[in-house]
Amino acid sequence: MANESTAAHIAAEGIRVESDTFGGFSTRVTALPSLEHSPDASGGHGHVVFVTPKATALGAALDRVNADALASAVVVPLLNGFEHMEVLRRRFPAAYVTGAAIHVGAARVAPGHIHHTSPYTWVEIADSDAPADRIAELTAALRGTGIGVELGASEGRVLWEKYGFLLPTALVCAHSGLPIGRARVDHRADMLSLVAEVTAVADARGVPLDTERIIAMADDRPADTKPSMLFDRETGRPMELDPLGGALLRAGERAGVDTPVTARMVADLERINRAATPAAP
Ligand SMILES: NC(=O)C1=CN([C@@H]2O[C@H](COP(=O)(O)OP(=O)(O)OC[C@H]3O[C@@H](n4cnc5c(N)ncnc54)[C@H](OP(=O)(O)O)[C@@H]3O)[C@@H](O)[C@H]2O)C=CC1
Ligand SMILES: CC(C)(CO)C(=O)C(=O)O
Repeated sequence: MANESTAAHIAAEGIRVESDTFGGFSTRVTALPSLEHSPDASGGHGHVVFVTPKATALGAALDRVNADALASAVVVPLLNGFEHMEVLRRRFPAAYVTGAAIHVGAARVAPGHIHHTSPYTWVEIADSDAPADRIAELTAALRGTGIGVELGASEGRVLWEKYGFLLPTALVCAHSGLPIGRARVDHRADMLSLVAEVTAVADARGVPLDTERIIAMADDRPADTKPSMLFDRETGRPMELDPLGGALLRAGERAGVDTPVTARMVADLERINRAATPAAP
């Protein structure tokens, strides 16, 4: 599923991938701009649906899918953040919406053309009420392609462990305009404050995070790692500021936890976002 022009491009040319890990290849796939009916006789019941737009485009992307066509599909969102889970559950009440997080660096450089930039690629799939045999089938299919899969943690843990690492690194890199290797040294105080804020909010929500582990993850990432938020800033695309940063401000306010460094960085980046992506007339 893709928007009209990308779906037409992929249907004609396939998807092109360049990756140090997986090599360079093109693959032909069916691509459609909308899904009205189940694509096969299963009535949607056997399907797995990965949800992968930016959070800023989630509503528009979901409008392309008739919920009846998904029926009891297993829906696996790979977005960063946590607020999308409720949106998906409301849209697809009969589906098994399953918490997940992906650890990868990848950039869509043109329609249907992906650069996979990280030496790592793994997915965490949270415990859910999805039938175990369908999750086992999905896990085997992913592992069969060389993508790592981790299972067995709660939804809150899977989403917040990724988010607890992602938000501080994304904000500090996008704010400074630097990849992680420089940002974690030159802007360390901000990064540590952001980690403290996100872990305090997670704690208040009953998902204690290991602060030292998050900092170690940020320190271990290859120095040239660019969070997708930095890539978006560099290419003048809308950054996921409200779905990632705004979400922490909302959750912090509800939990009575102060998040001043997140608030400052989100406000600065919102000004940059508005200048780079002026609202449509
Ligand atoms: N990039 C990364 O390394 C990582 C990203 N993430 C998370 O994954 C999510 C996706 O990010 P990312 O892959 O970087 O985003 P991209 O912008 O690279 O890709 C999003 C895709 O969604 C498509 N899309 C946008 N709007 C619509 C729409 N209305 N209908 C159908 N398709 C649409 C875009 O189509 P088109 O090609 O036509 O523009 C594009 O191919 C985000 O939540 C991000 O935080 C998580 C881990 C790593
Ligand atoms: C930081 C990174 C590249 C790590 O996987 C990421 O998840 C993102 O930018 O969305």
